[in-house]
Amino acid sequence: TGPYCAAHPDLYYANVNGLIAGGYDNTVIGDQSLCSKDVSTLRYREVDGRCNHPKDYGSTVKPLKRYLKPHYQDDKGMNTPRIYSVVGKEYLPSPRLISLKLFPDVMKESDLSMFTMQFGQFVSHDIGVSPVPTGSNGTIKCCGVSAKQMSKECFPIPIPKEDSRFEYCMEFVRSEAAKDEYGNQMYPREQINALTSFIDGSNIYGSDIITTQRLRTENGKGILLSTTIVNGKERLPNDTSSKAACVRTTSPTSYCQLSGDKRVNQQPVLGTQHLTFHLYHNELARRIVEGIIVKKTGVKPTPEQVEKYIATAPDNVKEILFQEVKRINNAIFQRIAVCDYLPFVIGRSYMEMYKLTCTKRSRYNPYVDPRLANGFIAAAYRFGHTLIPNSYPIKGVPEFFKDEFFTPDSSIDSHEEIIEGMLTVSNEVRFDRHFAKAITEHLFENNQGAKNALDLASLNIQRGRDHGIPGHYFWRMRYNLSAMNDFDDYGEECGPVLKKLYKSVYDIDLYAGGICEPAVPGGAVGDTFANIIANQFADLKYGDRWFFTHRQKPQGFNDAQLEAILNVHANTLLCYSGKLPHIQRNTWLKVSDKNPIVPCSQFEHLDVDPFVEEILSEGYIQ
Ligand code: HEM
Ligand SMILES: [Ca+2]
Repeated sequence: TGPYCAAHPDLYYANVNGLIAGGYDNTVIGDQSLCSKDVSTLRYREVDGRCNHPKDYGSTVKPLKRYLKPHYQDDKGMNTPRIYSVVGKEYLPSPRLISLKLFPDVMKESDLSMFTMQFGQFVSHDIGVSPVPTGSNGTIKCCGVSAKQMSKECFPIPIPKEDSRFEYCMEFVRSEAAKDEYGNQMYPREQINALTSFIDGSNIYGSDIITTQRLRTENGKGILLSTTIVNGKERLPNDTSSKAACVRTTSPTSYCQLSGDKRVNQQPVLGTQHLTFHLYHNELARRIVEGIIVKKTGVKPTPEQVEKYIATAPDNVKEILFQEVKRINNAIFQRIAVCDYLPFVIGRSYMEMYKLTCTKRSRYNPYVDPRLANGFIAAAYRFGHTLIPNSYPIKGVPEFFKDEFFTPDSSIDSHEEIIEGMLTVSNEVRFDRHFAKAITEHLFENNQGAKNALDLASLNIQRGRDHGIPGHYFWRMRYNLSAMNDFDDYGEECGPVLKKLYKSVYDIDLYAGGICEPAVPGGAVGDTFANIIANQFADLKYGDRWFFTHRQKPQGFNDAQLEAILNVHANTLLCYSGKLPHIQRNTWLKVSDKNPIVPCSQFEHLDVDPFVEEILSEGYIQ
C-alpha cells in the first residue's frame, strides 16, 4: 500500500480545514412525496423545484438522468468506475498524467472576458451539484489508507512518478450513489443532483425554504434580502453558522457570506455574482414599491416613503411582493443566462438548432425531462475550467486565485473593483487545452496545505470515470458527428499527446476529447460539448413550466412584461452592482475596436410599469 500522501478530499461539502462545510442531507433519494398543489393555479415556483414537472423531475436531491447509458466496469455494468482500456485489462491512463501532458499552463490571448468564465460558474451553481459522501467524522480519507481499511467510496488518483508537483496519491471520493425509496442503492449506479436543475435562481434564493428564510429580512418575512453593511457598502449577509465552507481571516471585515448556494465563498470573484443578483432583488423591490405608490396616489414617493411601505406593509402583501420580485429577478437571470451568455458558449447555429434563441415565444412541454444529464454535469459543462485564469485584478493589481480559495475577504472589501477588473481580463480566458496552474497545482492549497492541494483537471477526468461516463467517441456517435477512429483525427496539437496517453482512441475520456475539439463558430466549445450543453439547456427551457418566454398563465409573463425583461442586459446589472460609469457594449468579450466602452446610462433598468400594473389590476395586493 506504500507511503501514500495524507490528504483530505477537496469538496466543499466535506471538511474544509476542520470547518465542516455542511452536507446535503443523505436522506430520501428516490421519489419523494409528489407535489400536492394545483399547478394550474400556481403562480410562483416552489423553492425545492417541485410542482413543475409532472413527476417532480428537476426538484432537489434526485438522481441525474443520462443521454447515454453508463459505462461501468463490472461485468454487469452497474457500479464500478470505468478503469480499463477497451484493449484488454490495461488501466486507463492516470487522470493526473493526462492533466500533466494534455493540459499544461500556457498563457494565450482570448476574445472572451473573464466575466464569461465567472458567469458560467454561477450558472452551474444554480443548476447542479453532485454531493460526495462524508464519513462519520467528516471527510473520507483515501490516500495512505490500507486497502482493507479503505472506504468502498474511495477512488483516489494515482500520481505518476514523473510528476514533480504531487506524490503517490490524490484524494478522491466517489459521488454519492442515488437510492430508491426503500433506501437501497439504485443500479446501474446513478449520481445525485442536490439542487433544483431549473435555472430558477436557487443560487440566489436557496433551494430549501430554510435558506430562503435566512436570506430574507424580518426573520424570513420581509420583501427584501438581508445585507451586511461593510464600510458603508451593502454586502451579502454574514453566515454565522459554523458549517460555512469558508475561512474567516484576521481581517476586521472578514466573514463568511450567506447566499442561495453553499459554494458562494469558494473564490472571491464568484461571490460578486451572488451579490449582484442579491442586490438587484432589492433594487427591483424598491422600484416596484415606488410604482405601486405612484399608481395609488398619483405622487412619486420619497425614498423614505418607499422604505416605510416596505417595512410596514401587512405580512401577506410582503409575501406576495417578495415572490413577485423574485419571479422577475429570476426571469432576468434566465434571460441573461440563456439569451446572452449561452450563444458565446455554443455559438449561434446550435442556439437555432436546439430552439434556444429568445426571439420567439415558447411553449412548456411536460414531456421534456428537465433533470440534469450526467455527461453534462460530470464533463461537458466543466468546459469552464479551461477559462479560469491564474489571477484576477483589483485596481490593476493581480490577486492570485491560489491564495484565496474559500477566503471571501476581497469579495467583501473590493466587490466593485472586482467587477470592473473582471471585465478587463481576457488573457487565459480561452477554451483550449491549457489550464491555469492555480487549479491544476494549487487548488485549495491555501487552506489544505501544499501537499494536500488538488488538480481540478484530474478531478474532472476521474469524476467522469466515477460516474461511468462513456468515452468521447461514443458521444460523437450520439450526436451524429463524424467518427474519430484515429488519433490523428484529434489534430496536430492533441493527436500526438493523446496517442501517447491512451492505448486506444476509443478509450479517450469525454472530458479530454471534448477539450481537444476546436471551438464552433462564434462559440467557446467544440461540437460534442456544444451538443451536450445545447441539449441540456433546451431541456431546461422546454421542461421548465416557469421559463420566462412561455406564455401560459399563471406562470407566464404578458407581452409588455416580456419586452421589459428582454430589455435588461448583463450590462445593466454589472453597471449597477459595480457602480460603474461605463462598460464595454458586449460584456462577454474583451474591449476592442468592435466592442467599445460606452456609458452605463445606455443600459436602462427594468421598466416596472407592466409588472406594477398587473400586481394591482389582478388584485394580488390591494
Ligand atoms: C475559479 C473557478 C472555479 C473553481 C475553483 C471550480 C472548482 C470546482 C471543483 C473543485 C469542482 C468539483 C470537482 C470534482 O470533484 O468533481 C467543480 C465542479 C464543477 N464545475 Fe467548477 N470551478 C470553477 C469554475 C467553473 C466554471 C467557470 C464552470 C462552468 C462554466 C464550472 C462548472 C463546473 C461543473 C458543471 C462542475 C460539476 C458540479 C458537480 O457535479 O458537483 N466551474 N468545480
Ligand atoms: Ca436551480
